[in-house]
Amino acid sequence: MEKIKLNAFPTGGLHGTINVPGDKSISHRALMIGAISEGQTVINHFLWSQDCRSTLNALRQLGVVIEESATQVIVHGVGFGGFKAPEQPLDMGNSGTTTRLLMGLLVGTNFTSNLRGDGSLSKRPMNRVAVPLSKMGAEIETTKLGTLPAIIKGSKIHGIDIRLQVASAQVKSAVIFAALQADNPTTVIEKLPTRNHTELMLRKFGADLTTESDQKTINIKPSANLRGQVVNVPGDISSAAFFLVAAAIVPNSKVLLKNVSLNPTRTGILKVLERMEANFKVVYKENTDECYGDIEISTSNLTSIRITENDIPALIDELPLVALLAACAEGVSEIRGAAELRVKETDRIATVTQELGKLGVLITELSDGMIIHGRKNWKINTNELNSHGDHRIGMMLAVAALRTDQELYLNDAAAIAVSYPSFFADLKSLLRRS
Ligand SMILES: O=C(O)C1=C[C@@H](OP(=O)(O)O)[C@@H](O)[C@H](O)C1
Ligand SMILES: C=C(OP(=O)(O)O)C(=O)O
Repeated sequence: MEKIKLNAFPTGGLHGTINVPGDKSISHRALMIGAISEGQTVINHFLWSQDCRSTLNALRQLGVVIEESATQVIVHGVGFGGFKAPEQPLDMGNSGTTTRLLMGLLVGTNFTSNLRGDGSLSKRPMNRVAVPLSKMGAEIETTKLGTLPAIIKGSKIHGIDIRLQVASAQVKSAVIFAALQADNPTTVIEKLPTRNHTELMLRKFGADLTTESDQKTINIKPSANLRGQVVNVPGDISSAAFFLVAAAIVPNSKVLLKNVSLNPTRTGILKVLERMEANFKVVYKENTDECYGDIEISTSNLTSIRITENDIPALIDELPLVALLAACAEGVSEIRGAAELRVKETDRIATVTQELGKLGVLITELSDGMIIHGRKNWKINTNELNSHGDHRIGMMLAVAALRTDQELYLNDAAAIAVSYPSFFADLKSLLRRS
């Protein structure tokens, strides 16, 4: 329960350049897809964070040899059918992505796996994956509540046509991973298009997978012969977003964020910043796999915004930050259609409302979102904030603290290492006192 003092208002603003750490979603997928391929997969700019460590350790327990250095990871693929039965339960830590994607890989093995997670992960819904996978012949046993721990008994997987009930890239990816091991083709239809890193990467590794023009329908043929590749992981826009917002809301700021993923299924935060009239520009770089580029942003006079269900998947992890932007904007903003926030590391509607409320932000909780009243100055009624063990809430609060001149502390700050271990060092490098 580490408690730290947060940086208050930097009188000279935020200035400088950040080379944003690797994308978490892409790092997880590069490990897993590398593992089920033949030959070596070299991952450059891998994200060394607790969540990605959970995936790496689980794959090692399944018999995959993975070499690591500060800048590179090399996965020695074992191909489909190459996993070994783990001797101990697989520890998913805090990571929903590790759990749900790995379920899709494990359902087609010839052994039984046990999955467990930390206190937060053990409250999160796993039926959303277990139910569609069961329709494909998978044998998954969760608790009565549909949560971890889970037992997965490897079985024969059948291809099916399936319409998903939740807009979730994790559920879609699990079904795609199972479909690769099936005896006939699968078609997945999403509720709304979600991040497509799994599809892009699988195609690169040689899978027979097509996405239809609606961006929601994916056809997957069983593909046992994936080949290892070099994966260059771009910077994570979900991590860059903390500095995008910090520079927009702190006076006298100008920040350059380098090599950030600009995959259109992830850039909802940029659309929000544009709609709120923020000052920023994006320079796209040449690429062959995932889009990426640089973003320069400076202090902005923000207008209010209305976010609806269709906006959500492309900025799901940035919604706590959108609430903060709204708290600094002119007028009343609304976030709706975001009930998925309730099943993240914390109930992010409740934790955002509670913590921004402590800073004097006028914010009302809705069943599926929030109403936020923008204000120039907040009336702070505490000096202790709490991440509630949720990395994104912790970082959002550290950015919010920059708008105040009071001494504020963050409880449970260690959670930030789940996705961004060097967050405070990077933030500190930008702060200027005049
Ligand atoms: O597929 C992924 O890598 C992720 C998908 C999202 O979850 P859902 O698919 O459950 O919305 C996101 O919140 C999570 O941080 C990472
Ligand atoms: C929800 C998140 O991750 P996961 O679902 O992988 O735990 C996140 O990183 O905000």
